[in-house]
Amino acid sequence: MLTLEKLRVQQGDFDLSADFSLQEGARTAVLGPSGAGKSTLLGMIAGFVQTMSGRVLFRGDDITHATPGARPIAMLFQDNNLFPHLDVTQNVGLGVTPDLRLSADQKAKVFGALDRVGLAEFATRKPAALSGGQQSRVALARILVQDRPLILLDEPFAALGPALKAEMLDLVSELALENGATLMMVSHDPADARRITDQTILVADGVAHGPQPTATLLDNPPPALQAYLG
Ligand SMILES: Nc1ncnc2c1ncn2[C@@H]1O[C@H](COP(=O)(O)OP(=O)(O)OP(=O)(O)O)[C@@H](O)[C@H]1O
Repeated sequence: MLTLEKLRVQQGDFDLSADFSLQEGARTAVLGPSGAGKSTLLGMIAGFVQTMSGRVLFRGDDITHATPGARPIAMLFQDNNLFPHLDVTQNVGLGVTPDLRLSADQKAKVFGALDRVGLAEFATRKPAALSGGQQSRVALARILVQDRPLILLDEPFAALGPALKAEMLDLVSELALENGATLMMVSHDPADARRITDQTILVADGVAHGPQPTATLLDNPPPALQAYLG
């Protein structure tokens, strides 16, 4: 279980609080108006954003002050964070160890992940020689080799066309299910939330609200969400 206990952050005149838990294995969308604090919420959990008060607990351990790398978290951002001078295998290998000195077992793990995302034959290509969807798959393979129980996605597929985005969402969903990982995904598209999540956190008016069933929330949106959905 991931618990955000009276967690609060302040950045200039922006204030956000969160006080809820997520069950392990849950798939959760994070929706809300632009600037409401969705990325900030993920940053608080991942340790990139300094919190002012409250605690973050995972499986009962207090990780509030742990460095990002020491948290049980793998995070995927919109731009995929691939290194242009490294090939596909190396980009994925970075998820195993930053110095890229991989043991035979670790190399096998990297190739296993590439195979799982359908990129085995692209192992020696540089990112520039891949399509947008293939680049997203590389980034996903890197998430896979990290073996973290909590996967945070910050609009990772926003730049892809609708069909490819749907395909990538389904792949993420399958991978999370296979690994028993807990998934949190920021999106601007309610259809993404409906497609792969069971529950949704609404971030609005300075509060990240506790999760509610995605369909219930989207079928009967509260005013803040209604205004945003239009
Ligand atoms: N380092 C910072 N210092 C001060 N304010 C910041 C900082 N980073 C973000 N903010 C502010 O915090 C608020 C929340 O930003 P955040 O990026 O979390 O929103 P969001 O809901 O993810 O937005 P979007 O949907 O547009 O990506 C915004 O008002 C933003 O301007």
